Amino acid sequence: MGRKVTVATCALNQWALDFDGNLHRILKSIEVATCRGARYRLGPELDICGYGCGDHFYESDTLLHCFQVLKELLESPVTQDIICDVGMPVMHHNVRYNCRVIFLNKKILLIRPKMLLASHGNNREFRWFSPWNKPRHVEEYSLPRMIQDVTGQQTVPFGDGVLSTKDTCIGSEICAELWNPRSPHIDMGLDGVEIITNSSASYHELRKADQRVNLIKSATGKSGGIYMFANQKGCDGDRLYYDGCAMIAVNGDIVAQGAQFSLEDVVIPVQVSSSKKFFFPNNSLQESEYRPCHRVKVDFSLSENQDVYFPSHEPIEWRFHSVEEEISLGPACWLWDYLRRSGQAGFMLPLSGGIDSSSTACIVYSMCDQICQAVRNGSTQVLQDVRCVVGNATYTPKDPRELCGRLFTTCYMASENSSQDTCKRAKDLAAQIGSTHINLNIDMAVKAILGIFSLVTGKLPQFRANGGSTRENLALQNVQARVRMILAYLFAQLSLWAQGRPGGLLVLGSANVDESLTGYFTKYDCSSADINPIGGISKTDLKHFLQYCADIFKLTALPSILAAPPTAELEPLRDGHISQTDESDMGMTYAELSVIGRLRKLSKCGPYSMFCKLIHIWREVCSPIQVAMKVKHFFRMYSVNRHKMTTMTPAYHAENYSPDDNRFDLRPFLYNTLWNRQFRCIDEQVSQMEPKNEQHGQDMNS
Ligand SMILES: Nc1ncnc2c1ncn2[C@@H]1O[C@H](COP(=O)(O)OP(=O)(O)OC[C@H]2O[C@@H]([n+]3cccc(C(=O)O)c3)[C@H](O)[C@@H]2O)[C@@H](O)[C@H]1O
Ligand SMILES: Nc1ncnc2c1ncn2[C@@H]1O[C@H](COP(=O)(O)OP(=O)(O)OP(=O)(O)O)[C@@H](O)[C@H]1O
Ligand SMILES: NC(=O)CC[C@H](N)C(=O)O
Repeated sequence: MGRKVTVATCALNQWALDFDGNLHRILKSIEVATCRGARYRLGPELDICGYGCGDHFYESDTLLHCFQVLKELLESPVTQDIICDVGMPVMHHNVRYNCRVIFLNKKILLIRPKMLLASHGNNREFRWFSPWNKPRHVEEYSLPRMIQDVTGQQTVPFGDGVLSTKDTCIGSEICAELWNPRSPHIDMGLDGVEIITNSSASYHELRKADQRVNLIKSATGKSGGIYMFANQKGCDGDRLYYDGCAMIAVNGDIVAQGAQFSLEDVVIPVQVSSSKKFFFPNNSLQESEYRPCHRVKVDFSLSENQDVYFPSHEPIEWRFHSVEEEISLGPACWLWDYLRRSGQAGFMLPLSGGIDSSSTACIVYSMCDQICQAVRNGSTQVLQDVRCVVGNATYTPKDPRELCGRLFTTCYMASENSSQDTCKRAKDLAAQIGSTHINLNIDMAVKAILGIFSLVTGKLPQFRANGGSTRENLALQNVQARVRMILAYLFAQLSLWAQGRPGGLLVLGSANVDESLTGYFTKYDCSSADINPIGGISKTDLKHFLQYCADIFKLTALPSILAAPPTAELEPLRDGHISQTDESDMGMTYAELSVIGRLRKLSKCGPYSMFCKLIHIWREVCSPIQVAMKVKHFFRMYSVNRHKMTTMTPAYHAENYSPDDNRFDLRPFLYNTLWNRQFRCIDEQVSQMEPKNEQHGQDMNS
């Protein structure tokens, strides 16, 4: 049995380039770790500057300010007698690396550059950093003078080394290195490294947490030892939400779990007093395979001489959130970070009474609920932030509905095509969540705009229902939709002014991932907002989410919103009822779109291979010719409308099949929409298959 070590990891709400704020959070985490008896504190990836600095990593100022913060950390009394592991970019021989800087008592022990960079999904590390390509190799790094003055060291070890303390051996792994088939922890484990640390900036995606937990369990499940995971948390200035989950695993079991979603800036859940166990001593290796790690000797212990009274931590079962909980918590935490950091006074939402805008409204309500809970649990920082946002230094939120009334304005904007049903649904939901609700009519503005058009051209367009062409019909829809956007921004700017209150509101959008994919929305209508919490979430998941909100928050307005067919209500009503539904307009169901969206992005399908896959997936409900029609229709719509993605509102990244242009889904926006060769291949395939197939049913709800 080995000695019991006490180590701490954390999740920090770092913010790109907020050097002072980041320093404050790092110091706080070290202080708490020390108070709990920890001798090693691990922080998230690039925690000094924040992970999401983007092209600011090119700037020499970023490196300079990182060293300034490092100097303050080294000098601080808080960092004494604990090994501190922080992250920052470091330039070595004129090459920029993403590094861990590990120090103890004013001496830098090791700078460990990242060896396997992240270039998947939203990650673009190769743009700013080079990987350290010299496994087991350590060089001398010359410290800048301001650091030499504090440490008295001229050079320090830089490279793929590990720390050898008096009682154990610690090695670093940096975020993506864990996700790589050649993870460094494998060789380190075989060489007797007992504690592996992982500093991460790992962002939230629905259903991703279990992947992370499995990787961490397996990292120590095979060779034994301790695995510490630190992560950034919160919105650090972009569409991503880093979702904490700081944890420690021992010998394949999780022994400590930190929150995945929380409004706290510093989450230090985890410390562990545990003895480690080894399954594979290095003498089980072939001599020729054995490549010892470069060990940096450290005259320090992570354990006490007398540890018999320290309890060992027992394995715990990881509690995963359901997808509905993830939607309720992740985007809500992101909105809160965005709101308090933007200096605005709240949110404004055009609420149509449909599923999408109601989902956005429920996420804001969930945010208010979390704020009240955090304040109830004694969070002084959340209390301070909420007082600042509402502009009242003595305010204490207790009831989410009451808080919602202060932070959140919703607005139903009726036109002559709106039904009483949607108006009532919006009103009921607003009343139940407590938002400040406005009901207005846009017909006056629509008529005025059309009046200008007809004055100039002498023509007045008509709806299809009144004999107009498709062009007229679309233009008349789009005018209504765009007028709503203009009014949303006007009310966001001035509705607090009209009430004699300070500040402005951020406009929230609610286009979902499926609509974005097909372009079934008007460019520059209410889909053009400041931010959108649901832009990365599919309609199918949103429906489940609303059902969850109905149950959890007892919002009785939601079942009727869920039961109504999604509609734009931009064409004239027939006998007071809707004449237009999204699914018939789009020519496919939301369920079909979810399948197609995954195939396009995740399975990397062009039209032909999508057809080849779908004839199997939908074989029970569609003939090959029907599949061909659906696939062609989708690609036509997608390519005609892809230009709309270039101006999409920044949305919370939630799905790995997000069509978010520029960042996540890099594709052209001017296509040849005929897809000649692609569709010809499909047609040839169909003609070979069709005679062999019987007629199939029309309905396709796979
Ligand atoms: N290749 C290209 N590159 C860059 N821009 C291009 C372009 N082609 C057209 N454009 C521009 O885009 C415009 C066309 O886009 P846009 O104005 O949006 O118009 P458009 O896509 O023609 O119509 C909007 C669509 O969204 C539907 N809609 C509207 C409102 C609400 C809802 C709902 O879901 O409730 C649905 C509506 O039924 C219709 O199918 C053109 O007038 C042109 O300005
Ligand atoms: N009558 C309305 N009042 C207020 N806002 C509206 C109204 N109609 C549409 N909007 C806004 O415009 C957005 C796009 O309108 P659209 O009709 O496409 O709705 P949608 O994307 O199907 O969403 P929803 O499910 O919320 O109706 C809505 O999400 C909503 O924010
Ligand atoms: N920062 C990184 O290296 C990210 C790596 C990994 N794909 C993750 O999301 O956790």
